[in-house]
Amino acid sequence: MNLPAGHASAKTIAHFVPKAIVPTAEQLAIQISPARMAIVEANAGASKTTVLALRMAEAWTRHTHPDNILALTYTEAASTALKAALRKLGVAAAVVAQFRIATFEDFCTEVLAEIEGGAVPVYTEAEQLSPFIWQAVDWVAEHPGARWRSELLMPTLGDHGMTDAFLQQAEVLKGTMADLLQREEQTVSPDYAASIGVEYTQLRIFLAFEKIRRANPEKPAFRSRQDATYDLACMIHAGEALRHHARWPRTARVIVVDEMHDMNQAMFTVLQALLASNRAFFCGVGDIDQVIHKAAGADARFMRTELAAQNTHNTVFYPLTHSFRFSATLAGLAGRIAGKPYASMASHDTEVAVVRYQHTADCAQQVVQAAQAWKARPKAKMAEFAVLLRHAHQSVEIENALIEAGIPYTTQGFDSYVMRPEVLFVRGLLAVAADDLSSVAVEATRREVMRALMFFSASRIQVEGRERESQQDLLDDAIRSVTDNPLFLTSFFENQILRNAEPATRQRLAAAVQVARSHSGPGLLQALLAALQIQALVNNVLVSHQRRIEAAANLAWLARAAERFASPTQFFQHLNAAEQKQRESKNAKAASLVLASIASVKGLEFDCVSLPYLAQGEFPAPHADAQEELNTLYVGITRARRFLTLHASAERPSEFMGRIEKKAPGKKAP
Ligand SMILES: Nc1ncnc2c1ncn2[C@@H]1O[C@H](COP(=O)(O)OP(=O)(O)OP(=O)(O)O)[C@@H](O)[C@H]1O
Repeated sequence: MNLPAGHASAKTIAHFVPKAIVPTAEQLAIQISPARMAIVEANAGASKTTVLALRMAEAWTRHTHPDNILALTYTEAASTALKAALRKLGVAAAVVAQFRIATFEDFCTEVLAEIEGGAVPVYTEAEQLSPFIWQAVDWVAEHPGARWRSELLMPTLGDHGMTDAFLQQAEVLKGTMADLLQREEQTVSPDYAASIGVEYTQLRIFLAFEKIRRANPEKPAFRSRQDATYDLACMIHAGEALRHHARWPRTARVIVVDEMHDMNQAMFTVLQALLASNRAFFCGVGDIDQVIHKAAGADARFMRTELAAQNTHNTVFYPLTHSFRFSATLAGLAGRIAGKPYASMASHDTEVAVVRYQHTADCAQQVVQAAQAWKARPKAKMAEFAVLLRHAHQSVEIENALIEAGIPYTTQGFDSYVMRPEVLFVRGLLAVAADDLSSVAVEATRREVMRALMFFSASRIQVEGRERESQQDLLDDAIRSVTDNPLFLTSFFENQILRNAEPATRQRLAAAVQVARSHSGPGLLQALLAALQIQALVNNVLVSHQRRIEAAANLAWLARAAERFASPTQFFQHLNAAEQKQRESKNAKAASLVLASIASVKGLEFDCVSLPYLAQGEFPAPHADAQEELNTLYVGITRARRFLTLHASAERPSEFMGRIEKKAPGKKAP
């Protein structure tokens, strides 16, 4: 293809002239590319999302109706980033709203809702899915089959680890569609299971689970994460015609995909069907070093080879050589982390600073100071300051420090720590001890506190004369009466939760409330958690191994936060006030800084980024996939435009520090 050599000559061809940026020759080549299939693989910040926006705006300027321009992403954040890029280029908000921009999952959900005549319940928590998994286990146990009965390694009831293993396996099987693509006429045997990389029993349970989920072929009983994409991909694979469904595009002229590095077989199947039923120009962009969803079957081959192999149109690969987001200092660091060349054309400077902290509380204070320094800058927007965390539990100390300093914040990728189930449970116990649920000001939170008390106590509600009613209905009723009259909490706790809990749990709960009533001085939460024998309690109700680790970490960090309070009542009031502050911040988003998980901001950018807790055991996360941890670090640091501060433990620095500090960055934080 003949690319316009200079920027001026290309400008004459392009119909859309953006505001805010002057496209380079590389960008213009993509904006006006005549190629039916275009792929761009480039570094973070090298304007991949921007060129997709340019391509969409170009088509719109050439009179393609926005409804016929379809953009698909893997995450919600990427959809947000694409809309922001379109706005930045000068496309009016009203037009942006008309483009069809969605995650693959949302797009597929919408198409399926039309086919199935309504929405399907979505269960994302292991606790919600667990009963169906055990139903599947029972089914396999009752139908072991004659030939490979001895090969079955059936889990025993209560083996919570098996639920995790199952969900991980199911995610891979659905993302890769391995069974569907490879089984054909084969029998499900141990050899076959091994050939697709699954243990035989696991495969049998998976197939039974799917039968339960899809007992009604017209409409599944429920869906979990990414199931809409999988279900639609299965329909496409089975040859079902989607053309006559109104929500399935038939007149799309432009189809673009952001984050193509995260594409798996199910998404690719949907994409191929879209390309087959539309005479559209396609452009996909990605960066292999940003893959943090390998567990869902993400595979770079779809972007690199598969698309070209499966389509008759010539696929043109375009370069985007330079980062515009940050200058050479940060580009150098990103290049070291990802082990690849990294050039920059940013017209602004980016300062990178590494600061050491002694204790985690110092780290939180450093973040507060950085936020205050940012706030003091003329015209600084607080929403442009992001604190990016590897784990949600790390927010406990930072949230408290921000509240104390009077700095509003919003959270992204996780709830504020005061709203996490295990913290709501502690708040419930403190409310019972103080006989004061009314201090929890928001009614919705009172309800959540009640649910958490019931959930962690694994108790039941018994009401004379209402034995036939479901636990759900009885709980809803109880919640209603207690939220209306918070003084009923203590009697509800004593007469229902305590009375109907298992004897061992009852003793622990009673002991914990006693601690909360009588404790004074430091060590409150440790004493309360010890009385609860919290690990056993958590293990009893939380099915997911990952959730148990998270709950333990949240409570450990909460215990540290509780140290500053002289009495349980003060601590209880602090948690309630923290929630109140959080709500006020949410209503003043523009004035609030962003406290987010790294995973939730993939595709977004901020003027100023702080990355706290670079410490052993925190980041990289122990037992996690080493490459994905490195990719997560890469995603985190490449969100910054002008300032990046890395906060590293002085005593136990993260294993990443060697790579980060190969060349001393030198400059100071703002
Ligand atoms: N020609 C240009 N001149 C100046 N700034 C530009 C130019 N092109 C893009 N930018 C800016 O560079 C920044 C990064 O662009 P963009 O978000 O599109 O990168 P990306 O490759 O999609 O990043 P990521 O990999 O993190 O998703 C944005 O602020 C964008 O507006």
